[in-house]
Amino acid sequence: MELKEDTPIVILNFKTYLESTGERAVELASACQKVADETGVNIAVAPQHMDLSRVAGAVEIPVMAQHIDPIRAGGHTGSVLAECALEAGARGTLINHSERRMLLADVEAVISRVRELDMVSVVCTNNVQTTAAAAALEPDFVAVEPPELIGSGIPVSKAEPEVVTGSVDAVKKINPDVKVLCGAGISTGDDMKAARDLGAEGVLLASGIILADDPERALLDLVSKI
Ligand SMILES: O=C(CO)COP(=O)(O)O
Repeated sequence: MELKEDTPIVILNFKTYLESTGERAVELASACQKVADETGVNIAVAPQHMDLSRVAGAVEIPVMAQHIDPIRAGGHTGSVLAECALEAGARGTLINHSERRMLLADVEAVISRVRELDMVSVVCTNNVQTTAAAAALEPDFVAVEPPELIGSGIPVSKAEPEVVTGSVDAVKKINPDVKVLCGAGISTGDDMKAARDLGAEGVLLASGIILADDPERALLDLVSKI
């Protein structure tokens, strides 16, 4: 996944909102492309599996899967195979999102699988302890998101800054090559700036942009103070 060095990272998780489904997923991804082109900020999008190839065909910015299963090719009906996600245009994947929790062994297996395919791994965690555990598995990114703040509009960077700073410190001690993102309730430029000031390299977010009256304007505001 091509990301500009020393440049903040925004990953927009489309989740399963109607506002980010089907053709609206393509429109939203195109708006993200426009903001990335105008500002130079690294913006990646994570559409639903069924929308992944149509989104990847419409934009240049990195497209990620929301989940990949710990499997190899074969008889795994209904599962998501890493090779399929790659061929659909995914350059990475979220792993262990709080809305798609996994066993630790499966998290490790998916990190290995996507690394084999030169795809980027973003392991989602819920606190400092799980962030430390995830860092030991050597993903490319960890994204710490306290579940109680997800979808709340109350930004983690203001409501629980110690979760962000504690995660940054823990990862630095365990594996400084792992980059730290934070998420949950993030929606404004102040939230993003606060996250960066706490040591995060960027943010993982959803509703603050997807459910905004004008998602493109909301995204421009999000990156306006970095
Ligand atoms: O779960 C999240 C991103 O993956 C955070 O969701 P919100 O931005 O809606 O709080």
